[in-house]
Amino acid sequence: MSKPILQLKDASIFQGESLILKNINIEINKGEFVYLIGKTGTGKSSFMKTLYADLPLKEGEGHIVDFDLKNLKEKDIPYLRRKLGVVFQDFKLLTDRTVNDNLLFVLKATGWKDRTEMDKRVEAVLAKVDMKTKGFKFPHELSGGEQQRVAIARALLNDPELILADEPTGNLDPQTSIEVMEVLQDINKNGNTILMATHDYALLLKYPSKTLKCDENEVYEVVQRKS
Ligand SMILES: Nc1ncnc2c1ncn2[C@@H]1O[C@H](COP(=O)(O)OP(=O)(O)OP(=O)(O)O)[C@@H](O)[C@H]1O
Repeated sequence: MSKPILQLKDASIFQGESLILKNINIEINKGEFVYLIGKTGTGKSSFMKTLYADLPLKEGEGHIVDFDLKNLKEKDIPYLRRKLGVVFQDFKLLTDRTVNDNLLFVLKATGWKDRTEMDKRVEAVLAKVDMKTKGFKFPHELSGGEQQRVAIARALLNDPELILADEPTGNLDPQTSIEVMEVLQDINKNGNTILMATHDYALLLKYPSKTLKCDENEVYEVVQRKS
């Protein structure tokens, strides 16, 4: 079997001196769609931040897309993030430029040089999220759901080995949440591995999948009962 894309062993996560999660032992394999659930304040965002190295892993072992989180050097962080696609609740698009320019900005920042290749890549990722005709628009000219699609397209630019989505539907109404979820499901069916933090139980019921839960300072896999 191939190596897991993410593996944490006896890991603990801290915010400053406060212990947020302890004894984490989990694995995510290529092609999986995994939810991370838990009440507000139980540590979902702290967990995600540790994975994209916004928080250091101080205790235990962590391996993600071939990087060792425990021994990660500051200079390695951009290379780790290139192998991850990160999607946030508040989209985080640059408001002063168009969708196309948002995506080109990321490609340039990650070392792409050939303009024709860059334009092709932008078109390809926008097509994946059904936004091919909206590249000329500014973020404020798009609905929340459309902005999140662009953010997902941005996450796909460098063909990431793992997509980390932290409450990607948190700012969206129920119908738009389902539409964005459909996009994530399609991307997963095409081979991308996804870890998605959410507290939207309606989505879990509609799209059941492997689920990790943060509760009382621990993270464990929960088994969904078939109703
Ligand atoms: N920058 C920070 N400094 C200190 N403590 C923090 C920081 N960020 C979060 N915390 C604390 O860490 C704990 C977990 O927060 P976290 O944001 O990871 O939870 P969450 O499950 O993602 O919550 P939510 O669903 O509300 O986003 C909380 O007690 C929070 O107060």
